[in-house]
Amino acid sequence: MDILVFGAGSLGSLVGGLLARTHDVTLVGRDPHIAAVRRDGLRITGVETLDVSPAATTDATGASADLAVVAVKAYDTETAATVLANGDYDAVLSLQNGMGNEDVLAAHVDAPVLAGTATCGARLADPGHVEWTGRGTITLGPWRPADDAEAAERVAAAFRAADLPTEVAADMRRRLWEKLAINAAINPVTALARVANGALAEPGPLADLARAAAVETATVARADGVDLADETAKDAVATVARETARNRSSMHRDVTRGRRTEIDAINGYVVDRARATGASAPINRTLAALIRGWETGAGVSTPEHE
Ligand SMILES: NC(=O)c1ccc[n+]([C@@H]2O[C@H](COP(=O)([O-])OP(=O)(O)OC[C@H]3O[C@@H](n4cnc5c(N)ncnc54)[C@H](O)[C@@H]3O)[C@@H](O)[C@H]2O)c1
Ligand SMILES: CC(C)(CO)[C@@H](O)C(=O)[O-]
Repeated sequence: MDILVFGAGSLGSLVGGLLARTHDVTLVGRDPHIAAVRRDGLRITGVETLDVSPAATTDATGASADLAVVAVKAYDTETAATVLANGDYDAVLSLQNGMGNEDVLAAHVDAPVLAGTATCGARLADPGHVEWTGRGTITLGPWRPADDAEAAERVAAAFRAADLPTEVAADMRRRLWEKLAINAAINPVTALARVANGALAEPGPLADLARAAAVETATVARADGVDLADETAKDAVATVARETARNRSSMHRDVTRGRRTEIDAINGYVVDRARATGASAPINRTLAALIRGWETGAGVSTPEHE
């Protein structure tokens, strides 16, 4: 399969690099990472060590491929969608966190849109070098009822052929809301309290706050027509906090590095859907206001490397 990975940062470089073992992959990103991949190839270390040589470019205008995988941060999805709209793809798959990405892609591209979640961990360590920090799996499926279920099966088969454990799911909207409940609870609370995820697995005020944010997110999901039970959201947060106890969340890492966060696509999205459906979301609104207030005051950046 011809695969273009739009957003060759941490996750995009890992997934693109692993797919490059079997498929024709083009990474789309920024220098100095892209220049290093073109010059020396891509090195993956951590869970496994491998060297691959995908094609790499900083400009995907007018490109074509069987599949475009979108792995930019949520605040860059609109730009990615605009570039992809000028190309030719049989399917477009988002592997991003947060909500709203698939709708932005669907509004721009003329191809089936697939939603996906990735539980693997990746960190761009240096130009040309990505660290694979957690093995993980990919779950993907059609986003809208009109989106082609066969496209999801084809993409999953291609991912499995490259040894990426991948499942197809028919209920991606519910799964993305469940992931959203996890991120809406863990990300801002750990970022604001500057604690590792495991702090939310211990009884105390931070665990109470995270649980309340997850339950509120589940309430908004139901108001939005998605069947997500309070217990499911609460249990998912407790499980992820326990299983990733030593990790710092992506939002915690972003704030400690002075980087823009994905707050708009996480708690901000919950607040928007609450407003649209007449539900109330005071906890998500407060968490979003605190992180957005920090972003404004901190003059955040979006640099390529730590
Ligand atoms: N890193 C992980 O382990 C991980 C795991 C699961 C999900 N995610 C999600 O995946 C998404 C990406 O996260 P990440 O950690 O890889 O972020 P990242 O910042 O490391 O990577 C994004 C990359 O996209 C590039 N980019 C953005 N706009 C571009 C453009 N117009 N042209 C070319 N390149 C462009 C940036 O330069 C950057 O290198 C996020 O939604 C994140 O929440 C990440
Ligand atoms: C699951 C998660 C909260 C674990 O740190 C991750 O999605 C993150 O950090 O954004």
